Amino acid sequence: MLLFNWRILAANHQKISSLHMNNICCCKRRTKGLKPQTALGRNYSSLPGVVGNDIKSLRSVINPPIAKIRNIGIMAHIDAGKTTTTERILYYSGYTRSLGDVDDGDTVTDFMAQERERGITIQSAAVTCDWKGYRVNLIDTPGHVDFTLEVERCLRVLDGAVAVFDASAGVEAQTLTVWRQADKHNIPRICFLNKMDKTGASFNYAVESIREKLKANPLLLQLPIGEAKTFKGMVDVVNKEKLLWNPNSDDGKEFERKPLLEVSDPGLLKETTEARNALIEQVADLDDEFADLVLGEFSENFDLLPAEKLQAAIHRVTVAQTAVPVLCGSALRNKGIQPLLDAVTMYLPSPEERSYEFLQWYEGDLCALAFKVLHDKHRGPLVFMRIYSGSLKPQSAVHNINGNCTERISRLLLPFADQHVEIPSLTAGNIALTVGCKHTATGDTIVSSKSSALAAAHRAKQGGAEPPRHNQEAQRLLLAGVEVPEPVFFCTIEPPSVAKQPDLDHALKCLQREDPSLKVKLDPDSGQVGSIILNLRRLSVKAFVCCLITDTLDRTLGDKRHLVTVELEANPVETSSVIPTIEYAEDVSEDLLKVSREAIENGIHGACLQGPLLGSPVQDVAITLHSLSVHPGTSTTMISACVSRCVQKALKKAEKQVLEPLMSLEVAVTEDRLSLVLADLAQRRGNVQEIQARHDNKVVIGFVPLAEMMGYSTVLRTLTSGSATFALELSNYQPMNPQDQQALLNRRSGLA
Ligand SMILES: Nc1nc2c(ncn2[C@@H]2O[C@H](COP(=O)(O)OP(=O)(O)OP(=O)(O)O)[C@@H](O)[C@H]2O)c(=O)[nH]1
Repeated sequence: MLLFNWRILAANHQKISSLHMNNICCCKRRTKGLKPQTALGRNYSSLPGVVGNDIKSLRSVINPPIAKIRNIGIMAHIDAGKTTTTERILYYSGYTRSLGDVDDGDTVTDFMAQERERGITIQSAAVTCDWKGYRVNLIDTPGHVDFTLEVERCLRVLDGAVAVFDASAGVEAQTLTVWRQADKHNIPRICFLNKMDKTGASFNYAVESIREKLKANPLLLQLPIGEAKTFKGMVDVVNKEKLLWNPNSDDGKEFERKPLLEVSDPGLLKETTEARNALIEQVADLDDEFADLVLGEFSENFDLLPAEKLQAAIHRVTVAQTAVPVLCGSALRNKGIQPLLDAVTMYLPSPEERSYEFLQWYEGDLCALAFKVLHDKHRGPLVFMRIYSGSLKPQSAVHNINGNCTERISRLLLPFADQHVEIPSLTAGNIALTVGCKHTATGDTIVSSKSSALAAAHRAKQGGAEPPRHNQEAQRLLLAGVEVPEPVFFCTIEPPSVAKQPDLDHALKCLQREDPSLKVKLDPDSGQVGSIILNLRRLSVKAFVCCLITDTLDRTLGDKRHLVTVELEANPVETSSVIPTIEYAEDVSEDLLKVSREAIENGIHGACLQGPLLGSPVQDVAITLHSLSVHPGTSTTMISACVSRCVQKALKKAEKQVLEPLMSLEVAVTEDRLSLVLADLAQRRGNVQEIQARHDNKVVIGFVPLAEMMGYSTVLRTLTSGSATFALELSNYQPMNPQDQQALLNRRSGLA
């Protein structure tokens, strides 16, 4: 089945006692001037620093001091080079023996078959590597516009991020979205201006766009030596050194770091000294401790200021998010990755530098967040967890607060993309991959036991934490949830035969655990076994005229009579929400409400979720219950059914209008293809607001109904020979015009 094929992961677990791992997948490769490699794909080296099979000796490697952990995400616009950068990081840190190439489809992080085919990063793979004594957990976040929720989910567990830019394009549409998400989660960032070798690459343009579009404060820690074809390396502004890569080196492992000298590089030295002085002033403006130092001891001569003092101050302002260090390079040409890794360990924070209020409530007990669930055909669900406090061990029971259930972790693994190393324990600050959790879904909070959760809840209460929603103690302890946007697409799927129904149910369950944005419900009208609606599209119905309706349900089941009479009214309200406002008239008896309020509200919610037009949810509606009489012995199900039917009648009578999702759209396109893009948008009922000039490109900004955007990426690729990019975001719901609405209703009823 298609859904299963998506998620089949050949996760290959390896006990730590045998440290050489071979990927079983066979990849077709062109070597592109890089080192030739074996036909059996990637070889993985053993964990650096680990000798022999003694698990005890591995503990220091597996659980490094928390100050030496960096949980880092790589975020960017599509095609900026995240995967290539990640591959280089893994190669230089010794975890892969050859360089993967996205163009050949054999990278470590793009490990799903579909990603390999499409050449884009869909699912974030968490990858662990070490760099100069630091443990770097890399999360490769997808940059494609369709997967923004996936990006947000990963951002939550990061302590820092590297934003990768295409230096020829500067800040692109999707970078803005991801940058805003990183702001929301307070994630300190470093900018890496990639593709400095590409025609049109411009360091200054890219820095300016960071300043202007992201409203960020860039700290230029490097200056490029050459640009586009002449790009050779960069200057380290902090240390006043030049970094040059050997043009004959295959893999960029070797490069020269030389101090800039007056005799050999007078021009570059002058430029670098000016850049360093400007950097010192910029940092001093943001950091009082550094300002005191600079104004005191070093005010006469900034050259005497030690690099370590400047680096420490850059670390502080980066962590405080008052500035972002900027570095440059070319991942594809193997230049600039090692200094980027140095900057990650030097400037981005360790887990203990991040402040998480909830940590105090656990007092060192386990608290972890399940941030990703994958389904392995053989081993069942694999859950990626970020450990915030305490430790995880295999063969242990844990408690899932969201699911209110106990889970058993059978195995604990360190994730190396599709290769996983089994380990005996993992402590706070780390990212673990667990096997055995059967109910945990993405976004769940995991603690050691129910009593530990209650003890933490008690401490939180004493500490005066925010009162929980729904008045449940456990709610206090949930780590920040992913904000799941309202579904905007519907699709109905059915199994090819009744025999396949259990497979389909299982696949949908798995997908829902992986992706909370996927809503699944059974279509009650179809009557077929398991016709299922993937509730991804919403068309809302607006009630304009208030309607008062009375309804009676009188049914005898067995020897029991169920009799309900209800009178209610539907009115329009401006809430922009599909959750109906519910009010009760004063005449409705309090005693009756006490026992039947839940049944009444279930009936109202049910009716509003399946509106009278197209079965779509109803937005902006208030229901007022005027009277209710219930015959003794009537079941609550009958009360719900009667209320639901009455609401449906009221909505049927009301004047209605179909609302459709309106998307805000940004398309970056070269000038010669602009008219093609505009003509196409006009056919899609697009409303262009403005056309901006951005470097050599034009950027079209406007709105377009979602219904018109099916297959847009393919059409845009064809129209522009793949040179254009676009970003699409839900803006709001707008009323359809009467002709379009009628055409839609006719289509749905089979009249057209
Ligand atoms: N010229 C040049 N091309 C690069 C560089 N880095 C990556 N590329 C190319 O840019 C394209 C996209 O690279 P990826 O690494 O897949 O980019 P990505 O950001 O992971 O893309 P998504 O997975 O789609 O989000 C590929 O064709 C790379 O070969 C670079 O430094 N210079």
